[in-house]
Amino acid sequence: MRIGMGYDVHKLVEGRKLIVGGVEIPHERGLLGHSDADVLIHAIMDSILGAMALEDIGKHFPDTDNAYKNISSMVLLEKVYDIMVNNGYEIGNIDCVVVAQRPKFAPYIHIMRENIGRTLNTSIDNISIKATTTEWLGFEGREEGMSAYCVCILNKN
Ligand SMILES: Nc1ccn([C@@H]2O[C@H](COP(=O)(O)O)[C@@H](O)[C@H]2O)c(=O)n1
Ligand SMILES: C[C@@]1(CO)OP(=O)(O)OP(=O)(O)OC[C@H]1O
Repeated sequence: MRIGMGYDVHKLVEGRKLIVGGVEIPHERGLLGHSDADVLIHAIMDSILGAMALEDIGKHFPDTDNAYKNISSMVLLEKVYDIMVNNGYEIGNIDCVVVAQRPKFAPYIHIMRENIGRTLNTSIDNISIKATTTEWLGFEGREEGMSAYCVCILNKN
């Protein structure tokens, strides 16, 4: 059994879609990045790679590579899943927190868990996603950006 953690931050800007957990969420601004900037999926991928001591998504999918420009982070998650399987692991469980003052993510959490569970070939019961505000404190509270944390357990097949 191996444990991994992931953390990511993206800036909120006008003129971008807000995509979190593979779901497009109606909002007046979106997250900025080379990819679709899905901060939650990025934290999940880094936790899985971290559990295997295989560095991070910046190493596997460099933001200098045009192949990843505006790519869906769910496509990158499929690639991380393949790396995990090729190294002989399966998901034990994943537990995440997305930090955002607005909008409310609660209505979208179930579909996020379904999407992620399907992509990682594991039960929705193994995928936990929570959301929190920071009570208007810090960069998330000022709505300058969003962050996400993830821990995962991987089991050897
Ligand atoms: N972006 C967010 C933030 C929070 N929630 C949900 O609201 C509840 C209250 O949040 P607090 O930060 O005030 O504790 C929390 O339990 C979350 O489920 C949300 O949906 N989206
Ligand atoms: C995902 C990648 C690759 O498109 O780009 P970004 O969307 O900028 O995200 P970041 O969290 O900086 O992680 C690594 C990148 O290489």
